[in-house]
Parts: sequence; structure tokens; C-alpha cells
Amino acid sequence: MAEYSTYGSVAVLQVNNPPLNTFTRHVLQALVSGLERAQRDPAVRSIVIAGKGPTFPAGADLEELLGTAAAPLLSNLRMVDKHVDTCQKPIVCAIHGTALGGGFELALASHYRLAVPSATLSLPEVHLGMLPGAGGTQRLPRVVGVKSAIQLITSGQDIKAQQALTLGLVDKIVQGDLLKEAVSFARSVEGRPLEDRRISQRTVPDADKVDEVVEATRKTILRKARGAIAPLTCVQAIQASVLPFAAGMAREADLMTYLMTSWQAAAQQYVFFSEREVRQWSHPRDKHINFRTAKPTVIKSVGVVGAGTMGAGITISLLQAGLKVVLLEVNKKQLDKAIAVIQKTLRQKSASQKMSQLTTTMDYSQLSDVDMVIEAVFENLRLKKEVFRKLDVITKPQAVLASNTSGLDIDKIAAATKRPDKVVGTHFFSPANVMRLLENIYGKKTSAETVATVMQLATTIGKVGVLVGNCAGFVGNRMLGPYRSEALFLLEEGVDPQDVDRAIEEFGFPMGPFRMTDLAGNDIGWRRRIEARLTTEHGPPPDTPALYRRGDRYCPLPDMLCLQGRLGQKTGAGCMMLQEAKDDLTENIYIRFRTDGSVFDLRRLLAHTKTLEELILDLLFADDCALLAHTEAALMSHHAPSMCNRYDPGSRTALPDPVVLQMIQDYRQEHGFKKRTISSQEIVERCLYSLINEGFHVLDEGIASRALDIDVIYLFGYGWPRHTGGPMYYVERVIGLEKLLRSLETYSARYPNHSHLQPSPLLRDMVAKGGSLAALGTTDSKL
Ligand SMILES: CCCCCCCCCCCCC[C@H](O)CC(=O)SCCNC(=O)CCNC(=O)[C@H](O)C(C)(C)COP(=O)(O)OP(=O)(O)OC[C@H]1O[C@@H](n2cnc3c(N)ncnc32)[C@H](O)[C@@H]1OP(=O)(O)O
Repeated sequence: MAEYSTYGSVAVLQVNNPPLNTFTRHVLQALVSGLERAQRDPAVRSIVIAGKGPTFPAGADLEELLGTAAAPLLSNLRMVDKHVDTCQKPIVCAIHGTALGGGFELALASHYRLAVPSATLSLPEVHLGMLPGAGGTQRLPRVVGVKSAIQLITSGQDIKAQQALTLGLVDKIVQGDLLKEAVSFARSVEGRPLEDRRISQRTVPDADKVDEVVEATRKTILRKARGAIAPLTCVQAIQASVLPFAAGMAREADLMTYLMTSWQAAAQQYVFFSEREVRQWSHPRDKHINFRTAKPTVIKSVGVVGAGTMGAGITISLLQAGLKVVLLEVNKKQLDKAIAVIQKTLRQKSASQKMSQLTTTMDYSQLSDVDMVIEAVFENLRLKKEVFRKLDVITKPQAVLASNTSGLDIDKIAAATKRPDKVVGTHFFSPANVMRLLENIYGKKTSAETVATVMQLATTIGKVGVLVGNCAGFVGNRMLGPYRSEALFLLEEGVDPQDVDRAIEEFGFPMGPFRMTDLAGNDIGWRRRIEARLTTEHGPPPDTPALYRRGDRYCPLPDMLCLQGRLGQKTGAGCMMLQEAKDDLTENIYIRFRTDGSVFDLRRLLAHTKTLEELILDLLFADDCALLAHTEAALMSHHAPSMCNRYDPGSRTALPDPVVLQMIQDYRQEHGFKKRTISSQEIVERCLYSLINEGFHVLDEGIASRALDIDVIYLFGYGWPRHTGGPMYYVERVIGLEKLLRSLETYSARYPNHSHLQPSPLLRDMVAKGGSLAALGTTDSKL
């Protein structure tokens, strides 16, 4: 647990708790014993603390911190901390790997810190709904100041060794053998006075500005937190670092207790484990096919067909993971654009050498030797089937063929080939090189080996892969359907688009449904509805009631907006289209950066650059996906007017568009809707409960095997607020299944023609029998 050895006058304590050397109560107990032994031994004059194996301790063991062992764990942690801080012999921490949370806090309590160049330090507790509760909020500001401490602790960001050295958090970077160097360093500081080495005894450098700094950052922190309580609580603890150390520690402990006992901390820790647990997949229809039994094919080279936004993003992800890629695009201009984008992104990530792994082509025969192909052409079944027919002939028989589709039938695509066992869906989310989710869809004939291969691919390229079954929209987009429908029905009944967005954003989503549609493109859903014959390109189908389709209530408002050209979206033409947009840039277009909310006038930016196209490339691939979103939204809202919003000069928020508001008002009048006041609570309940109800159907039908799979999809693909744990966790642990059932019963009685508000049989059954979502389909669960 903590191995004790001596090298002359130096005692070395090596934490040994594989794989991450996390602090359990036993590890901490062993550390306390080791420290006591070293202090007692007159021959020992200095102490080195290090981690055995791949890393310095990565923090407290979360399973213990969350469970019944929390109390002894915490008291042991504090005991170690105190022993270290007050020790009369110098203690040197030798850091390699990841010194996180309690691990970094232990290092801060020590007298000296050495690190290898590749070491990473961080206080990531905020991501777990907590704060660094072993003195981190008190010692860090004493070294880097309140302002930087707020930034580092509320973001939980990684601090690389070199940066740590600059910030004064480590004393020396060690190039050679860390342990050897640490022992010799320890020897060199033996006998030196320790008082100025104890961070607890220092004063905070910017103590006089603490209130000013807190006030200046409070608003940004609150906005970014989107309802999470941990970030601001971290700030409160940091604020106490200007008090005498003991008083600050007492405040930190109080605030830590508050956070640890909150439902949000439990939810965020659930998210942490769920993100990892999805790797332990099992086939929703046959539990015998799972991550243990199915063996993946080794993938070294991948063909990507289609060099649009998605194809380019997928290519970047694959290259960054070190895979060979053959990118095929039949349109030369499009291919050149994609190459420029890929080059630029990789250059920004200092990964230019990865370009050598890329081959670009317009010729399908170049795909003959790849291990796998990911098709990313336009979302059209006929086109995709044609591509798969070609791929089946050209690629080697054992190659896996994957379709990047957001909802088309995988079985129909597979039927175009003679190898349906090797066909699978891989639903990437845009921007594909940034978004973490990969929804992997198996078809009726997809083999276990093919499933294992795409699940492994997700891990290889740093994505969170979730295995789901084949149905319209799969899991994520299928559940989004009822949510969107309710949002539209709410418009008919009296709320304006911005009211719906505000309520959903206050719940914690980064964007409400209307801003999201503005961004994604109103015509995507329109095309789908046209294909499903719910509407036509010219208006409602003949002899169809305006507000009903197949017995269900139907809102034609988005169709009407599309007919007026109010797409609010990009139409797939990428930069070509943006180039065209330049010609009629007669009015101001504003780009909003989500990072700091600042707004720029595109025309003014353009005055300093050569072409709009180059400017867009610069902006789109600046290391910030939010920037991409806002840039595209702003541009597209110019090219085709946005569905509901406009961005006024200098404004930081999407503003309601009077034209749309008038149109909705006329529509209400025409169809006899009486405008009524609708509360935010009703908006949130109707939108989110109908989405969650669909999640129960998805589980019931075996489309997802576990509730946590759905949670992970929503957390990593749809911006569901992390501090609530995901839709299924939230409803079970925070709202309660019974309350969900009663609310759905109330709403479905009021709206009998909204089929998505009818409670799912699984929900009814669970409430009747007292069942639990957490237990559904989980095996070997840590949760
Ligand atoms: C009740 C009220 C009492 C109030 C008392 C007040 C007193 C205050 C005293 C409080 C003291 C608090 C101390 C401290 O501030 C709290 C902490 O330290 S919290 C923990 C901080 N550390 C982290 O958050 C690290 C989380 N881990 C990671 O980021 C990554 O795992 C990694 C370290 C970067 C490694 O990444 P990878 O190499 O990709 O590996 P995996 O992520 O796949 O992990 C492998 C495996 O390990 C499991 N695991 C990882 N971290 C932990 C952990 N901290 N505890 C338990 N288990 C962990 C992970 O789940 C994987 O498991 P597998 O899926 O393989 O089973």
C-alpha cells in the first residue's frame, strides 16, 4: 500500500495501489505509519513520497469517498496532510503521471515538489461536484493567488509540469530517473529551515484584492456553471484562504460537507463512472455477446467517404489517434477544402506529422486495402445504399463498413451489401473531432466482432462509445422527437420561442430547442418529414387536417418557416456557400464567442482579411467548438434567415424576431388557439418528461440496454447538464419515478392526442413494483 525503504538518510514512501494509486483509507493509514516511522528514526533526515507504477496518486478513491468508508478515509487523509505539513524533516514529493485531487493536495502540503516533464497536476474535484477538500482551496491561492486559483479550481484544468514550474507549484523539473533525483535532492536539503517551505504559513499574494476578484469572476462562473453548485462553492472556499490557515481549513471542511452531501455531487460521480462503464457493453438483445466475449478486429487503416464537415471531423479524429486514413471525396473542390481544414486543425494541435498518415483521393479503388470504411455522405438512404454497394465490391471482404448516420435504417443500408454482418452504424456528433459521443448502432445481422470493433474504435479515438439498437433516430434523436414536439405545441398554446429556450437553458442546457434548431438547420427535420410524407415541399399533403397527422397532434409551424426560406441553418454547401454569402453581405453579422460572450462584427473582421472563406476557416477551427456553433449560426442566419432569432448589433443574446412572433400570432388566431400564460415549470416538464418517457420506451424495446447508456448519450451528445446526472438518473434520483408517472398522467389526460405523453408501460410497471432504473441490465456495476 505504501512501501517503506531507506537510502542512507532518506526514507522513501512509495504509494502502491494499482492502477492509479488512489487513496483508500488503508493506503492513507499506511502513509501515516510510514511517516511516523520516518519521524521516529533518528537516522532518517529527509523523506521522499512517490507513486509506484504509472503515476503519483490520482486522488481519493471515489468508491470509498462515496460509500460507507468515507469517514475513515477523510479523517486519514487529513491526518496524512497534517503529518506532512508539520513534519520537522523535509518532505519531497516526486511527481510523475497524474497528481490529481488529494494527490496534488498531498504534494502541496509537502515542503518540496519535483516533477518529470510529462507529469500533469490538477484539482478536478469540481467535475465531481466537490471541492479540493484536503487543503487545496487554501494552499493553491497561497502560491498562485486568488485569481489564478479560482480559474484553476473552478475549471479543474490540467496543469502541465512546465506550467506548474512557472506558477511556482513545483520546484524543479527532473529529466532523468525521478526517484534517484528525488533522493539526492532530499539529501541536499536536509537540515535546512522549513518554515518558509510550508505553504500553509504563507500569505495569499493578492489578498487585498480578494473581494474585487471574486466579484469580477462571479458572473462568468455562474453562467458557465449552468445550475451546478460546486463552482461557486469552490470560490467561497478560496475566498477564505485570506483568513488564518486554520480558519480557512475549517471553512473548506464545512463547504466540502455541504457539497459532498448534495445530490449534485452524487450525480456527477455517477457521470464519472458511467462514462467508463459504457465501455463494458453488452448486446441489448443478447447478454452473452459483450465486451468480454466479443473480440474486435484490429483496425490500422480507415477509409472515410465524404469530405463534408462530418467527414473532415471524423478524419481529424482518426489521424489524431494515429490511424492511417484514406479520405475519398468525388468533388475536387470539396476535397481541397477539407484538406485545408484538416491541415489547419492538426497544425493547431501541434500534430502536423499526422498529415503523413492521410491519403486523399477521388477514386474508390484506393479503398481496396483499408481495414474499415466510415461513410459520411449526405443523409439520404438512396445515396448511402449506392455507396455501400460500391464499397462492398471494392473493399477487402473482411473490412468493416460503417455508416455515419443520425437516424437512417442500418438494416436497409446493410442489405445493399453481401456482408451485412460487417455493416454497422457509427453516429458521430458535430463537430466530429470535438464532440465526445459516438453512438454505435448494430443491425439485425451485425456480428459480435463488428460491434466489438466499433466499440474499440471509440476508445482508440478518445470517444465515449455507446452501443444501441436500430430504430428511427436511434436513442438520442428518437428521444429528441417528443421534446421538440412539445416545444412546438407550447408555441401554439401561448409561449414565444425565447420563453421555451429560456426555461430549458435555466434548467442547464447550453441551448434551448429553438436556438438549437436555428443552429442545426430547420430543413433537416423538414426533409425527414417530407420523406415520412408528413408534409410536402409545397405545403401540407392534400386532404390532411392542418394540425393532425396519423391521429397525433402535429404542429406545421416549422414546415411553414421552411416554406418561407427561414431555414436558420447551413444547407450542406459548407464554405462554398459561405463564399457566395460574401457577395450579399450588406448588413452587419455578429459572431458571438461562447468562451467570453464577446461579439464581433463579421464585416469589420472581414475588412482585415482576404476572403470570407479564409476568415471562416480561421474561426471554425480556433480551438473552441462553441465558436464554431455561433459562427455558423450567425452566418447562416444571414444567408437564410434564422428560424426564430436575430442577433442585433452589440447584443449578446439571441433576440426574438418580430416577423416570427407575428407569424405565430397569426397562426394561433387562424387555428383558434387561445394564448395562455404557461409557467417555466410546465415548459420544462412537458419538454423533458416526454423525452424521458421515450427513454423508457427505448429501454423497454431493448434499443438501449441500460439507463446509464441513455444518460451518457445525452450528457456527451446533447448538452444535458452534467450536474443532474443525465435524463434517466435525474428522473429516478431527483424527481422520482412516481412523480414522473403522475405528471405524465396529468398531461396526457389534458392532451390525449399527444401520444408521447402517455406513460410508458415500463414506467408504470416500475412504479407499481418498486423497480429501479439503476438495476436494469447492469452487471458488475460500481454505481
Ligand atoms: C460526509 C461529509 C464529510 C465532510 C468532511 C470534510 C473533510 C474534507 C476532506 C476531504 C478530502 C477530499 C480529498 C480530495 O480533495 C478529493 C479527491 O481527491 S476526489 C478525486 C480526485 N481525482 C480525480 O477526480 C481523478 C479521476 N480520475 C481520472 O481523471 C482518470 O481516471 C485518470 C486518473 C486521469 C486516469 O485516466 P485513464 O488512464 O483514462 O483511466 P480511467 O479513467 O479509465 O481509470 C481507470 C480505472 O480507474 C478508475 N478510477 C479512476 N479514478 C478513480 C478514483 N479517483 N477513484 C476510484 N476509481 C477511479 C476508473 O473508474 C477506471 O475503472 P474501470 O473502468 O477500469 O473499472
